[in-house]
Amino acid sequence: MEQKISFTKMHGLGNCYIYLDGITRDLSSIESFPALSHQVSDPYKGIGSDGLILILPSKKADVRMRIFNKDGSEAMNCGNGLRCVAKYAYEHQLVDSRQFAIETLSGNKQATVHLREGSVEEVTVDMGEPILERAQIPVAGPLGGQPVIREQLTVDGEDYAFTAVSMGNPHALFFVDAIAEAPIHKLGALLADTYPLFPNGVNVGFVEKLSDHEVNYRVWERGSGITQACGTGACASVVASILEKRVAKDVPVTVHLEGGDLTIEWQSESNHVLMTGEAKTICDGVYFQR
Ligand SMILES: N[C@@H](CCC[C@H](N)C(=O)O)C(=O)O
Repeated sequence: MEQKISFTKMHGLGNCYIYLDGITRDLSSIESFPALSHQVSDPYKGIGSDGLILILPSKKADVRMRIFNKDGSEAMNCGNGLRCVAKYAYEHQLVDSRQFAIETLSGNKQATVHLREGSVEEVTVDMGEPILERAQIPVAGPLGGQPVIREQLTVDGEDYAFTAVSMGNPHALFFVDAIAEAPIHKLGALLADTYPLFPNGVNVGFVEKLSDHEVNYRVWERGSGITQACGTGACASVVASILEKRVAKDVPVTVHLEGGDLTIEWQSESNHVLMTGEAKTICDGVYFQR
């Protein structure tokens, strides 16, 4: 049977998702969110997106976010999604102040919206503490609380080194001399979803340092493939740059992604990572699910 589902399409730096408002609408007739994510993400037979995001009531925070990748897998966190959920919640009066908390599977995140002429232009999200212990990221290997910094990996006779960081979701970061030459197709396709070293899969990121406060970053996302941007990945790229002593803590770093820029700062006092960047609405619509 056909059912009509109201949605809003939003993006942060080109990382676009279909957003369903489960606060003012009843989503109980939707049988499977993983299946719906797969359907709507299809650019030909669906709407075209990197996945599906639900905006839901929360008992622990002001609103709750759930994120499904293109392949239907549910992720614990999504940086670009958090900024868009914050914009949507503020502009639809689901919250009554410019600062509020969003519940995710990786804990509550504090969002602050920045306004221009009454609408939300940018959002800062306190992404919390990065997770650096190997077993918690998780990366397979020796047990213990050691961080994974410049660990060697040999693929098809070629040697690489990666640093692993979780921002609630796992990221492997490879530093390259020139971002245009990053082996994103080769390593992304191989490592993201089924490589035993990363038991929960991993978002595969490439970082080029440009200066002490500027990096280029590209990503192959677990469950979605290459996207124009990844907010948690941008945070992880700066954390990895600091762990590898390429940039300093307490310095705002501009991360250039394919779809635009984010400002990321890892603060020593709180040990929290702050992310600031745009959130945009593309359109509202009605999807006919068959
Ligand atoms: N694009 C997102 C991350 C989405 C989830 C990711 N693919 C995963 O499976 O961990 C972001 O902006 O952080």
